Amino acid sequence: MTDPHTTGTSSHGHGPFIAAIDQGTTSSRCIVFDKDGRIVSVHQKEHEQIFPKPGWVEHDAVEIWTNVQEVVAGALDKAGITAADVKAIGITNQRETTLLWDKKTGEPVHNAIVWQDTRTDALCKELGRNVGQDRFRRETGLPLASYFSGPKVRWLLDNVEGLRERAERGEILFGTMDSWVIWNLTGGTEGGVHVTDVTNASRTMLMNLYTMKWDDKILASMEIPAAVLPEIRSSSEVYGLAKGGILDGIPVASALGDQQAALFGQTCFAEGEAKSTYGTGTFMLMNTGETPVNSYNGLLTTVGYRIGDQKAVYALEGSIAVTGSLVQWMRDQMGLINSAAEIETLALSVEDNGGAYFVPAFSGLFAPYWRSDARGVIAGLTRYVTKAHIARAVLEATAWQTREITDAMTKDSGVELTALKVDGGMTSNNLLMQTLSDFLDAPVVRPMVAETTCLGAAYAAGLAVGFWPDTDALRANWRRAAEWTPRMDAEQREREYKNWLKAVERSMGWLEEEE
Ligand SMILES: Nc1ncnc2c1ncn2[C@@H]1O[C@H](COP(=O)(O)OP(=O)(O)O)[C@@H](O)[C@H]1O
Ligand SMILES: O=P(O)(O)OC[C@H](O)CO
Repeated sequence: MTDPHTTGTSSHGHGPFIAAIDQGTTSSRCIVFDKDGRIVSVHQKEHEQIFPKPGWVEHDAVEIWTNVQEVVAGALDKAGITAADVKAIGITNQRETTLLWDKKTGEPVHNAIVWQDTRTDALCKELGRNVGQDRFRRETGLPLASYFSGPKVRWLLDNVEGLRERAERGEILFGTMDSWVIWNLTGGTEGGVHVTDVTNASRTMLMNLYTMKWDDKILASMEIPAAVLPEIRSSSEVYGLAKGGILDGIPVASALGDQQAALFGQTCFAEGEAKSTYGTGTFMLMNTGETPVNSYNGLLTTVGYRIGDQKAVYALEGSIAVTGSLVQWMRDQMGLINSAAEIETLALSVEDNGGAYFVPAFSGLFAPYWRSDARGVIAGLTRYVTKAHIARAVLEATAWQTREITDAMTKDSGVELTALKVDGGMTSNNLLMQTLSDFLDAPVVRPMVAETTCLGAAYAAGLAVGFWPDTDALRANWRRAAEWTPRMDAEQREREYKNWLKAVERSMGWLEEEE
């Protein structure tokens, strides 16, 4: 699980290049890009997933920082270049995952609490009762849910002994993974900069979506001292120079949450353009222009990106907690497959799902339901069902959940889906992509560079240092690599969609209030 994995070097000529670091949920990777936005080298390393209790998910932030340094060195080595060839570094990251660390020693006070972790459910319910659901959604664009960072910070302050006092004395720093990586890259205890960008800040539930500043009233209601917070900056600007280490002296010039980075990498710069990224979870974002669009159908309002001192661009987001991680679960916990790719072979060994529907509500249900009381179910089981049918149901779960999001997106934005741009690790699964096109009844297109998350971070960093002149130059790099078109009979689609929705209902209400 922790073996480093490198791919591809090529003869893309001589630099300069941009290096992007993607600190993801499953792994950290570094990709070196050339001026045409082509991949020169990749180095990637998985980190441990820590599950201390049902519903809890943690990461060791020190392991992550060690891996980040290793993948950077690996990617430069593989490309046959040194830091002198790198014009800027871009950062992108799993969002919401929350870390508090000691400013003086640089040591985390606790493992990072990962976005999927549900330990703050009860706290969120309490905040909802005391402060009101709408209050948070109005200012931050987010429903009160354990997914977001604010409640996780509060949990740490309440549960790590003596931490609140230390935080109030200004000894503790909070950050999502972008802040942690940038702080360490720029010197750590030796003057590291403590910043985050607007996209990551928009996922904390602590930033006001309209002013782009930390919201004092929300901080007060969450009982979080302002002293722990990083400075909110744009997504594309030089935050500081890397200090020490292999990248010493190179500008750190972008930060975007990974899903916003993918929106950027897919060059969705115009209002109405959307992408969906299939990784550990799945996240569909639609660019909605310079004003936030409220959702009435269970989507999030979030910041898409902000380039330097230009106006921020907003997005609507449909977040699905469990997609690729369900495939991992089939591999690691169930032992039904040996590799993620094997799920396709297994699923293809049968014609259909044999009547089984798998609702992977492992962290409750995210969009469009936001039900923390839901838990996973497999519905429709009979003696007929084999592991191959379950494999098929696993893939279909991702496609049906996307269908629910696209339906909500159309209702909220008024934009009909004409084609879906996709990316992420799961898009190498052809059966899944065909199923997706069938269930959406729309073409699904994948670009030449499927690593759009890193590409987006590289683009934003490159813009900040003048490596690329403007977003039009980036658009010119987008090329289609693959397309799937619908082949499913409409009646069958609607019949199966109804079954899916019935299965979803059965996943809800599993947890009682006091649990
Ligand atoms: N061929 C495949 N079929 C289905 N799922 C896959 C396949 N290859 C990878 N995955 C899943 O995709 C995820 C990895 O994708 P990636 O984009 O690297 O994720 P992340 O950025 O969230 O770490 C894993 O959860 C893995 O189970
Ligand atoms: O690391 P990923 O690609 O699973 O993305 C995680 C998301 O940012 C969570 O909001």
